[in-house]
Amino acid sequence: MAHGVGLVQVAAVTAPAPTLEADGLYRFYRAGDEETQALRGVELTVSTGEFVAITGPSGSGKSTLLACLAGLDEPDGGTVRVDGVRISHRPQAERTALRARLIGMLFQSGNLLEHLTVRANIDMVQRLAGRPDIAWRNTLLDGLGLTGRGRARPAQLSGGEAARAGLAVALANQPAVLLADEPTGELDRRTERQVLDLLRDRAGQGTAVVVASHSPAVAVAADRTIALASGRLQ
Ligand SMILES: Nc1ncnc2c1ncn2[C@@H]1O[C@H](COP(=O)(O)OP(=O)(O)OP(=O)(O)O)[C@@H](O)[C@H]1O
Repeated sequence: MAHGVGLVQVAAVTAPAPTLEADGLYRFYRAGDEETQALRGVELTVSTGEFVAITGPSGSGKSTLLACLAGLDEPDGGTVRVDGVRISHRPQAERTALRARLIGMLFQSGNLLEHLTVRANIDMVQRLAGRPDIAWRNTLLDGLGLTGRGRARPAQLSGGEAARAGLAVALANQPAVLLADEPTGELDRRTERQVLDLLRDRAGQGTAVVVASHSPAVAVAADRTIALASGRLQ
């Protein structure tokens, strides 16, 4: 009996829990007689601490997949779970609340509200998540080399600072899952390297990181790369 319990404990330690699970995702767009099958039965499991890159040609479904994983969009079929909680097939308000609590989103641009300081951008995300945490905000600013830039507005930041501030906002709610869509598309090589190091570091701290990108550097930085073509995993 005691031996059995021990085995269960060992299994729990050696097999990381799936933080993000997409089961049989379908998404169709219809316009008149035209139908685009953007996702066709995508299965994806990402474990705690894993960094997964999603590659694929333009139009292969990367952004649609990320939007469904984030609960920004509803799949026509299939289920998305984050930390064991189903986020798909719920009213939009519930999806928004779950996203605020469980998920960080990082885009190529647009992560920062222009009229708010960097600090206020972070505070707003924390408030939406119901987790105000000044200590974590300061840890993020320090860790991302933004000490002293917290009172700046986005227009006052350099490109690299803005990229790091966008990441600070994406991590403000200490998300179980970080989803990024072409986060380094507009960055120079050095800043891209910096952002990828930070994403790797985040995965090392236990976040499941999923990045859709055309950049070979993202695939190199990831633990695992999956390729989409015409809405299917290859
Ligand atoms: N809102 C929409 N209405 C109709 N069709 C759409 C919509 N959004 C995406 N599509 C179509 O769905 C398919 C997948 O698009 P998606 O944006 O997910 O691809 P992607 O791999 O992210 O492309 P890119 O690398 O160019 O950003 C494409 O054929 C696209 O034209």
